[in-house]
Amino acid sequence: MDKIRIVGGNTLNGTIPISGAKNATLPLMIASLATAETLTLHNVPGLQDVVTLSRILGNHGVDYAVAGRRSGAKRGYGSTVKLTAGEIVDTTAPYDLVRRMRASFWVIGPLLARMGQARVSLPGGCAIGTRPVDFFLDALSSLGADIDIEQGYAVAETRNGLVGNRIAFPRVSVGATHVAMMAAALAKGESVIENAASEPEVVDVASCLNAMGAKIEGAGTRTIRIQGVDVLHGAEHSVVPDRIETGTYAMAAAMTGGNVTLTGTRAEHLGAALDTLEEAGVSIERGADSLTISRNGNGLMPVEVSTEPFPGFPTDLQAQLMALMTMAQGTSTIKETIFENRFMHVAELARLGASIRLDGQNAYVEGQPSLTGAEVMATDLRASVSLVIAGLAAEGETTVGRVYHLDRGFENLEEKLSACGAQIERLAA
Ligand SMILES: CC(=O)N[C@H]1[C@@H](OP(=O)(O)OP(=O)(O)OC[C@H]2O[C@@H](n3ccc(=O)[nH]c3=O)[C@H](O)[C@@H]2O)O[C@H](CO)[C@@H](O)[C@@H]1O
Ligand SMILES: C=C(OP(=O)(O)O)C(=O)O
Repeated sequence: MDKIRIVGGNTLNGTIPISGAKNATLPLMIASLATAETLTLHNVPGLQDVVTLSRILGNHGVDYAVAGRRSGAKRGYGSTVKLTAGEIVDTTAPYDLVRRMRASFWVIGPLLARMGQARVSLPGGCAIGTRPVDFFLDALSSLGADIDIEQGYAVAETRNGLVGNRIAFPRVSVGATHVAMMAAALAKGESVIENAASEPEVVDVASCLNAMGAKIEGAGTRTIRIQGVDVLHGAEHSVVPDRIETGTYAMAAAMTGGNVTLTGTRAEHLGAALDTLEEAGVSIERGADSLTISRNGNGLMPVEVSTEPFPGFPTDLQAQLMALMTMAQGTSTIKETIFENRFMHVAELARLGASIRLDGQNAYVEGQPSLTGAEVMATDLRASVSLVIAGLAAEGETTVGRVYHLDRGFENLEEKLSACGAQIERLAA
């Protein structure tokens, strides 16, 4: 298994181009199942999750073509993909494919809406929490689907198509909002989604569905109204920039000092994350489509943060913030409210010398003047990158194992960081 080797201590200086958002790309690719015509997506990131999903969609009959050349790409993916689900050949998403990536469960929405049936393996839990799918199933039932759980599969059917209805989520769920939007877009009549997720990725998917002929209003607020249409058609859409990648590199720059400009991104999508960095003493210059991060030799101040749905502080940046706060001048409190088990990075950060105490949903991070390199590994994507951030500032050498987690969600991580002066390389197994 590959590892990432970092020799810490260099400040980061330079420019990092931000890729398209993983968490928008995945539901956008899934939306291709809702039409027989071609959906063309631009600014698609070169990520393992994209490859995995292309295989899952291929199993349903989606023709997946990659066009264009990604600048500086080593791995040969183009950043434009064309997905054509001319004919759905299989409405089953089998366990062996779904278990590789949770978001693949979301195919249940467009498959059911277009084909009147879907049989999708339950995704099961994962390292960060149990992550049930009850909201998805309740939402599809509200739209008139019959749903059974049979031998680990959610089996959904409609005899006469889906019918619009009110869907009120008990708590905000990004995935359930995507699925409800896709299903309601092809239901008869009006649907209203209450307590909807307002994440920028939801807005991006709604705008793509609208370009495909859907009638969706209110995406980006807690109430989304959808007038169902009979069919959706092809469209061309550019994926929104990755706000989590942006926040991650902002924290890496803040951790090491120096001055880094993140290009092709949108400050307004960072929500509370930028406010938190400013509270910590980090300078942020907001450009039209860029952000410049610097610390000007200042020390890092401790912060008190709770993860929340957008526009609150994102859970997907919690591990990275924790890495940053390990070197703050005081004790930070970081509360994780979205997932019940998203603290696996704590024990690994401790291997680098961090002092963190856990108490239920709270982590108390006592800042240290320095960290020391060590061999570490993590069990999920954002936890892994938090170790990279810590390793960039730690004295000496850090190796991060299980690089496949990073490859799920960070395009050209080593290249982007080394272009700014980091000493980081991939060691092939
Ligand atoms: C591919 C993708 O976009 N993944 C993101 C998405 O995950 P995902 O969409 O899976 O996360 P959700 O927003 O659904 O999860 C929020 C909370 O709701 C709970 N829940 C969700 C559905 C359900 O049926 N029942 C239920 O109880 C979850 O267990 C969790 O505690 O949003 C998360 C929260 O911003 C991010 O961390 C993930 O990076
Ligand atoms: C948790 C994440 O992804 P997923 O929902 O695919 O597990 C993530 O992107 O941080």
